[in-house]
Amino acid sequence: FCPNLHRNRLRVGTCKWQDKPASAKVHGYHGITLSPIAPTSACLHCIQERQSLFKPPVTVYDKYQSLSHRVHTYTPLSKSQASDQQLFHTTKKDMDSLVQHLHDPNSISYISQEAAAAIDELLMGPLGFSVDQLMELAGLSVASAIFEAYPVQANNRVLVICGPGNNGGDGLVAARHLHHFGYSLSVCYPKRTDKPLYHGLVTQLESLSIPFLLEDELPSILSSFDVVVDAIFGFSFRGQPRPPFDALIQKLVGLPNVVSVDIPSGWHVEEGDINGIGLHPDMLVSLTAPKLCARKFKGLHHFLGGRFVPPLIAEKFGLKLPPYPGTSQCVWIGKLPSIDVGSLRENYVGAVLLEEHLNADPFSQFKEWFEDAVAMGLPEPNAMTLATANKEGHPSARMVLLKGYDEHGFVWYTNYGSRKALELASNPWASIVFFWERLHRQARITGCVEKVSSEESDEYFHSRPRESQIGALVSAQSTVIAGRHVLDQAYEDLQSRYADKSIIIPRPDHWGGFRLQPEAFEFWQGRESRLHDRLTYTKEMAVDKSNWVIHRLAP
Ligand SMILES: NC(=O)C1=CN([C@@H]2O[C@H](COP(=O)(O)OP(=O)(O)OC[C@H]3O[C@@H](n4cnc5c(N)ncnc54)[C@H](OP(=O)(O)O)[C@@H]3O)[C@@H](O)[C@H]2O)[C@@H](O)CC1
Ligand SMILES: [K+]
Repeated sequence: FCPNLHRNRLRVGTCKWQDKPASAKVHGYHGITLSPIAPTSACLHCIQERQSLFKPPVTVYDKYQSLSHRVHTYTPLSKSQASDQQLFHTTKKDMDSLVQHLHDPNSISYISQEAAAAIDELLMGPLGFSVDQLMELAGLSVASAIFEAYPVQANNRVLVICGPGNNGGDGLVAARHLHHFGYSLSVCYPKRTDKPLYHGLVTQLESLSIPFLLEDELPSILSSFDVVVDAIFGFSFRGQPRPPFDALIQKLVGLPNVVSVDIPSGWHVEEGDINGIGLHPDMLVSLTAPKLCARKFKGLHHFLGGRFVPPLIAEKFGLKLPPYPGTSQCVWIGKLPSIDVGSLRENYVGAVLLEEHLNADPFSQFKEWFEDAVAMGLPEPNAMTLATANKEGHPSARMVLLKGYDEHGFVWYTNYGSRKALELASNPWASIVFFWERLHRQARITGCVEKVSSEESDEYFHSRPRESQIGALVSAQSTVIAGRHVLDQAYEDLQSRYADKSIIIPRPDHWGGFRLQPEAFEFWQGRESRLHDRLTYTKEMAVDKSNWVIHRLAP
């Protein structure tokens, strides 16, 4: 489950390697633990699809490789999916440590104001760093963390408020990176620092046509921003905020989606919001190591950034910090959220389905949508729910894979002794549903089902991998068996019987295809405020029964 709380659809199923159901938990943005360790292909697909949310790298332990020190990712199911993989190698030690930190935030060090200043001095003295170098990395961390927590499509307008010191400098750098990440930026920088580094940062932003707003303009327009970055004060802040920042900070109190850089501005660096009327941001990006006040942070997202701490500093200050996964510039160190299933909801925005967009022929319409799903690289676009019912009308549903479609119908293959096949034998009516989640689309098709010809089944059976052919022979689908060993033994026996690859494995009589011949289609396009587009094709009411009639249904 993702801290965003609305992206919870992690599919789980039966573990491929162990005879137990697989459960999957997503911890924050960075850690995904799958239990047992080897996930199903369904889990993998889902994770793969959600990578943009989970901050690459997504590392999945492979049962066979987790014993070695270096673990790695999974093999995607198709080459086209492989091309957009962003998977990195992470050591098992790092991954375990990351997961431990997510379970126990107290295992991370929180540092005092004095330690923060001392680390700063060490870095920029004997350790050879320059301030602009560290600021660049800090600002990049902030921008990366915002990109994860507030995706650019839904949170485009960002305001960065910069203070007079280096915290403000981090804000200027973050603004530049956020601009390049696709956000629309505005900056407010009321008390500019007269140093070449800051002049340079301002010039860079001006050259990107990023507007600089006056602090007097802010109050009336603050609510027009999706995200407001508080880069006013960092670890050198002392006392009470002086003008103009005192009023400015008060304007941010209660505003949604405030992201504080290093410290919520106005907070005591060690004690937090001592007056009780201060800023309570939704997100905090601690830099180098969280300051003591970060223990009081209650917002949704806590990230650590500033990936430059050399071991010498970590040892000298006894810092316990989580590892950064892969090439990441930030790491999520928030507390695991509790999950309120009732609050999980997706807002469907984007496409529109109007009558004039539809093909007159529903098969062509299906083809168009199916090709969109393939072009989007959706995992298993051909996965569909198949609902059948027995002759008493008791329903059952399961996922199956579409293996062909044309104007004659929709084809899948299965065991003719399975529950669905037995139900279809007594009641040939069935319904199939495709859910292409990223497109916010569903296609529902209802009709009568019949078996495909044995020639068609033969042809498909022999196109399958040899292992799957043997699997079809082994499994008396939907019957009760004494244990996994029954299948393993039968599989082994058949493997040796067909070890000679020149022997053609005969298709068993109990295995073959079904074709659903549609009587009705519904194309569903998710829309805002649950006012979805639903357009149906039916034949019953057509004067000429060969024509399809289109109706719009209320959502
Ligand atoms: N190695 C690291 O850790 C790295 C640290 N980095 C970043 O640097 C930050 C620390 O920067 P910093 O030292 O420049 O101090 P910062 O907090 O920005 O503010 C100082 C300014 O605020 C002012 N000011 C103070 N109190 C005030 C008040 N009550 N009311 C009004 N003004 C007040 C003060 O003015 P003064 O009091 O001196 O007149 C001065 O102008 C750190 O948090 C992190 O973000 C990264 O860039 C890279 C790596
Ligand atoms: K700040």
